[in-house]
Amino acid sequence: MTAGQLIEVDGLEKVFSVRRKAGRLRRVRHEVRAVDGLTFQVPRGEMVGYIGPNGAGKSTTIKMLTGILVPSGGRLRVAGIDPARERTRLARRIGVVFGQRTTLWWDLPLKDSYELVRRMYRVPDAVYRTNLDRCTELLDLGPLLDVPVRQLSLGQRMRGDIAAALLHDPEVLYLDEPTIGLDVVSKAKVRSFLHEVNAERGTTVLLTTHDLTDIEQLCRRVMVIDHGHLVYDGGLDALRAAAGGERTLVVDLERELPPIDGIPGARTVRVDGPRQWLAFPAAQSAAPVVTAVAERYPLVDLSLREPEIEGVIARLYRGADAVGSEIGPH
Ligand SMILES: Nc1ncnc2c1ncn2[C@@H]1O[C@H](COP(=O)(O)OP(=O)(O)OP(=O)(O)O)[C@@H](O)[C@H]1O
Repeated sequence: MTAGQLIEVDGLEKVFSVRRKAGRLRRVRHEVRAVDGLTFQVPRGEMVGYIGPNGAGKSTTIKMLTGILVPSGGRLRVAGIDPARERTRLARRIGVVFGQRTTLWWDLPLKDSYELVRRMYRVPDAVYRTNLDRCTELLDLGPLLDVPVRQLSLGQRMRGDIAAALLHDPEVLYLDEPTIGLDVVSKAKVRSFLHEVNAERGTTVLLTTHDLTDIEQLCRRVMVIDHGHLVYDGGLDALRAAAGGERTLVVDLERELPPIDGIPGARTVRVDGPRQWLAFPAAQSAAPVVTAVAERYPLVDLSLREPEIEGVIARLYRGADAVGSEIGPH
């Protein structure tokens, strides 16, 4: 294993063979390349966003990382372990949360589920106590420990699931849509907890989500997958820039004036009374634009608007090939 890399994926492939109807009786075999030559590394302690459109191959990747699915090709190591070969040994070192399913026992009180997890992973008493106390405190689980899982709300159950995945002190945590369907308060609670776990324990986190606020608030690095391969791997700011996003400088002038003109690299896109909006490439610094406007116009106030990450991602998906060739791997 390369020093410091906890997850190593090299040319990973997963091909499903499916039978499709072709006419009334005939069925033909058809190959789906769910993951197609995927290469990336995640160093210990990093929290990485793993995003992509529906059917891009995210869940298939996570299933291979946990050893549930066997790759069709390529190389894969998690903490130096080949997941498909040593699934049980790996299970002690990873935690998994699938937002759409629970790993808790439906009819048992939450604390009994935790007790089962403790025995299953043979978690030493002291470790179990510390982790349970910490999770109970940070995720507000105290009043819920005696409640059967089936009586919990979605947000409560999700918090319960996240705690269950952490009781055995995993080095890696895979989260597949951990905030799906949660209300704003529950989302905030889950996010701040994940931030805390990553910062305090150095747990490596791979986070799959459709909620880009999760990524914006938690991950400095984001990997975008489409049609089974990476189309982007890097920071959020660079993603905005690479996808051709624009930033907007909103300026308030002393009075109503014709559209601001002649500012290098910027163009006026909107005028509303004394307020004007100037768009310029996201990759470019705002400073020269601000200076040029301030030198020539009676400026009262200004603010900067970042491009919405949703728009950036949508553009990236549409032009995946073009952008992918511009950006090298992380
Ligand atoms: N067991 C399977 N048999 C056949 N095809 C499969 C199987 N599992 C996944 N696929 C196909 O592989 C592709 C990738 O699916 P995957 O579930 O990994 O995508 P995803 O990125 O997780 O999507 P979503 O965001 O919708 O969860 C899809 O075309 C899917 O239909």
